[in-house]
Amino acid sequence: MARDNLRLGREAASAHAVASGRLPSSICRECFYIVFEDEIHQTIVENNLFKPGDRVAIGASGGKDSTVLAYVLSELNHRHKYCLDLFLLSVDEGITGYRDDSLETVKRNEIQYGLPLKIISYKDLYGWTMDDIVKAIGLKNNCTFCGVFRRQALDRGAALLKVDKIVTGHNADDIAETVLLNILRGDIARLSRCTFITTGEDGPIPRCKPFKYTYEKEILDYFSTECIYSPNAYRGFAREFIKDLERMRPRAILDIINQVRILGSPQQQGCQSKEHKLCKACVLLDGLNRGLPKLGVGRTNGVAGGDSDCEQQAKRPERSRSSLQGKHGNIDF
Ligand SMILES: Nc1ncnc2c1ncn2[C@@H]1O[C@H](COP(=O)(O)OP(=O)(O)OP(=O)(O)O)[C@@H](O)[C@H]1O
Repeated sequence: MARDNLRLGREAASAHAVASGRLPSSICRECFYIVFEDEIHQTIVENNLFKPGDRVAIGASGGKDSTVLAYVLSELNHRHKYCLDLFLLSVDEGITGYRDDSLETVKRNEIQYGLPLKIISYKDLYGWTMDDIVKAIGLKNNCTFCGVFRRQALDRGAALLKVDKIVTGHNADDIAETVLLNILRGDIARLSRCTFITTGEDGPIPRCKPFKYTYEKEILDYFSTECIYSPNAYRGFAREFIKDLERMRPRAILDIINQVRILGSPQQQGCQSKEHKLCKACVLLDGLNRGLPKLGVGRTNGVAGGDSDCEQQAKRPERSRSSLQGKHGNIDF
């Protein structure tokens, strides 16, 4: 089937799903699965996401997107002989009643899909759980800590697994939301890179998003798991707006992504602690440990941008020590 037909099929399915909440009668469930999996395969092939022998960590949150990603990727790996070594990598942020539940899903996926699972926790890495952080900072800015720490935790978990790539379940709706957020925030550097299917190629472990062109509606096997600490996250407004646009014109989501043209090469800033520039995770952790949890929330001058690890990161031996060591809604990878 030609790619255009696949896309037409998807859009008909998506439009109908939006209107009725069900698959259209013109496409049966079996065909929808085939179309869906073929689309992901084509995205992987056309964008050269992997090469044979790659070790790949699937960022597994236990949510619908990463669960579907783990399943589809392990299926395609067998079917099309990608020759990948796949792993599930989960970050336990320490959110009682949310992440502990979703980690149970990941543990089931480990058995169902036969993929080795590595769980890495904020408590072990930073000495703080998100429950502790929310007690210290309140609900308003906690997503900043969660997003920055999670990004770094995924990198550190991936380094322990010695993988070549991290894949995440970010879908087209997520990316369109991020585009709008970056426009609203006037963040040109992030705007120019947030639609890349692969990021961090100049860093130690690149990340890619095989669901870049996949609408959230298409990701069938889903769970209802909003993070309990992010009900007011700014991203929620962009999400609602995108849902309104989608109701009027399903393709609006992909159009938003495609509108972004590179506005100059983004500066990939890493943590340059030798030059006294610290990564965002280190600045946030320092603030927590010094009893100044709001330090580093918002834009920070002299901060290396949170895109990479800081050499000084290490587990904090005691909370009172004043030394430098070491979004939810969604993380902008
Ligand atoms: N705690 C986590 N551990 C590992 N990977 C994560 C974690 N949280 C998010 N990710 C990765 O980032 C992607 C996008 O994050 P997002 O916050 O949208 O996830 P989610 O809504 O919790 O779950 P999902 O996207 O899987 O439905 C996820 O699909 C997953 O690949």
